[in-house]
Amino acid sequence: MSNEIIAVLGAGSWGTALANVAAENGHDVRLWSHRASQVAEINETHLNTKYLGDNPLNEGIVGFSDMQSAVENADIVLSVVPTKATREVAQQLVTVLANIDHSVILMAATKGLEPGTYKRVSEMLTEEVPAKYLKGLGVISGPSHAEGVIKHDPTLVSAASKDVVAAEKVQAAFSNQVFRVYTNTDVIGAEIGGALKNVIAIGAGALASLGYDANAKAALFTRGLAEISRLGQAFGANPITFMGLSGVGDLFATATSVHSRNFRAGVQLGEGKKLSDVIEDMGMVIEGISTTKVAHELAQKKHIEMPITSAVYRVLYDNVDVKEAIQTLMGRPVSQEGK
Ligand SMILES: NC(=O)C1=CN([C@@H]2O[C@H](COP(=O)(O)OP(=O)(O)OC[C@H]3O[C@@H](n4cnc5c(N)ncnc54)[C@H](OP(=O)(O)O)[C@@H]3O)[C@@H](O)[C@H]2O)C=CC1
Ligand SMILES: O=C(CO)COP(=O)(O)O
Repeated sequence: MSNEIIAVLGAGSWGTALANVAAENGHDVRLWSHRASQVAEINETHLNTKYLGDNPLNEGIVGFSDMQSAVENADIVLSVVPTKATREVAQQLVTVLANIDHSVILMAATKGLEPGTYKRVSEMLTEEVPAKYLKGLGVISGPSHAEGVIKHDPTLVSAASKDVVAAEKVQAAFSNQVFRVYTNTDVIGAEIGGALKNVIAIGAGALASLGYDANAKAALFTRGLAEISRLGQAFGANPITFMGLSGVGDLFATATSVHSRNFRAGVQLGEGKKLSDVIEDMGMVIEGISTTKVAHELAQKKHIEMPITSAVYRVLYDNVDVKEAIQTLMGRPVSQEGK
C-alpha cells in the first residue's frame, strides 16, 4: 500500500473516525477543523473529546486550522461536514485548490439532500468544484457508526464513484483488517440510500419509544426500504444498490442502534420531547430531520408513494402524535406487495 496524503475536512465524529482509519493505515493524514480549539486538542492530546470522548486518536493525525496547509499535495480529500455546510466548505476548498493549482480525488462522506434544490451531496460538489481540480469524485457510504469504527468494530462501507480508478484508490487507502471498503459505480443509489435511511431511523426510534417489538420494526424496515428504493429508482439508481451496504446495510445499522443520532431523535420525539429541544440537546447533526422534509417534498413533486416518510414528516413538522401517525399508516387501503 502506497503512502497517500489524505486531507479530511470536518472534525466531527465521522471525519475524525475516518481520519483515524487512514492514519492507522500509515497515511499522512491532515484533519481540518474550523475551530482552533479543536485543532489544538487533537494535536496536543490526540483526543476529540466533544465528538469521540476518551477514545485515543492515532498520533499520525495532524490537525489543521488552515485549509490550504491541510490540502497541499493531498491525493485524496474527504468532505465530512454536515449537508448544510457542504457548499460553504467546498467553496473554501476551491479557493485553496486554485491557489495551489492542484487536483485531488474528492469523496464526500456526508449523508443528506439539500433543502430547496433536492440535490445530492456529490451534485453540490460537482457544481462547486470545477472539474479541472478533480481526479475523481464520489461518496463513502454504508453502515458505519463513528463510535464503532473508532473502537475497531469490523465495518464495511462502499466507495461509490463513476471513476473506478478513484474508487479503487480510496478502497486501497482505507481498507484494513477491521475496515473493508467495497467499490460501487452507483453513486445515486449510494447517496439516496445513505440519506433516506436516516428518515426511517427516526421512525424506528419513535416505534421503539412506544415499546413495539420485532414485527413493527420489520414492517418499518421492509416498507421503508421499498420507498427508499422507489425514490432512488426515480433518479436512476440501480435497485440492487438498496440490497447492499448503503441500502439495507446502513438502514439496519442506523435504525437499530443507540449510536444513531437519528434513532435517538426518534426515541425522544416519541417520548414527547419538542423537536427544537431534541436538536439542541443532541449537539451533533441529525441529518434525517432536514432530509425528511426534502424527501417528503420530492415524493409529492414526483408523485412517488412514500407513506412512511410522510408519516415521519407529519410527526416532525406538523406535531402529529406518533401513535396517530402509525394509525394513519396502518389504516391505508390494503395493497399489493412488490409495487
Ligand atoms: N457520525 C457518524 O457515525 C456518521 C456520520 N455520517 C455523516 O457524516 C456527516 C458529518 O457527520 P458527523 O461527523 O457525525 O457530524 P458532527 O455533528 O459530529 O460534526 C460535524 C463537524 O462539521 C463541522 N462543521 C459544521 N459546520 C461547518 C462549517 N460551516 N464549516 C466547517 N466545519 C463545519 C462541525 O464543527 P463544530 O464542532 O464547530 O460544530 C463538526 O466538526 C453527516 O452528513 C452524517 O450523516 C456518515 C456516517 C457515519
Ligand atoms: O450514518 C450513520 C451510520 O452509518 C450515522 O447515523 P446517525 O447520523 O443517525 O448517527
